[in-house]
Amino acid sequence: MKVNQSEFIISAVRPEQYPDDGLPEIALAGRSNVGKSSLINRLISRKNLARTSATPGKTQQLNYYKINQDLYFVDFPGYGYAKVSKEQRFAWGKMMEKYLLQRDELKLVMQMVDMRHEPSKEDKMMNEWLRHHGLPLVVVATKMDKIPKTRRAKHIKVIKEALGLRSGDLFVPFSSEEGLGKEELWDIITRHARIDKYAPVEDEADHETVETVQTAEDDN
Ligand SMILES: Nc1nc2c(ncn2[C@@H]2O[C@H](COP(=O)(O)OP(=O)(O)OP(=O)(O)O)[C@@H](O)[C@H]2O)c(=O)[nH]1
Repeated sequence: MKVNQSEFIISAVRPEQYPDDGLPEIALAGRSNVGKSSLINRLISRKNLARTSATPGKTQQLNYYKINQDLYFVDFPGYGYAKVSKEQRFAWGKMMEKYLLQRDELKLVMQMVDMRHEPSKEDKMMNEWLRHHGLPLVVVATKMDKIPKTRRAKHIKVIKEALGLRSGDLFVPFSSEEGLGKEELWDIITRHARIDKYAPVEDEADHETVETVQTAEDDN
């Protein structure tokens, strides 16, 4: 898909703050530090629209990014971050659950796992939960560039087996560093969001970023 406009919309801490224009939403879920922000930036050919950091657990709200006038990426708080209190984790769990089960605009969940490691207990639980509820799902294995080419097939097999994925299940190996998997993932996203504008994603030079941002804090 050709992305010519991307805009950070809001860090939503309450459902009333979710956009109400009815555009399709694509959620990103995964452990802290798995590479969600980096994947968004790579998909839209931007260096830093979505905030990346070496400090895990930074994303604590539902971060909405509007892509063209076509869809939203909704970046979830990373799960499995030890320094978050139990109460906080519970509250976020509830908010995520409500969003995932009740949000009509949600068209696809991208569950991200780190290709270097066997999926964690939480990855497995999340995957089971998403499938149990019949949510449209693609598993994205990130940081592929960190695995030597000769060992990638083995890592993919381990992940698929650990999650119990079958041949028809959507699975995309990805590298934000090198752009591997980008076209395949866009294809899946546009199909689920029912966007028909297929075209190669352009370089950053072509891209307009809207600077005006609104945060949850602005609202308070
Ligand atoms: N080599 C390599 N590094 C990556 C890749 N994706 C992410 N990283 C690095 O992994 C770290 C975490 O990436 P983020 O994109 O901030 O991860 P996140 O999932 O948004 O993290 P939280 O905000 O904590 O949930 C950063 O140092 C990234 O540069 C990748 O595909 N390849």
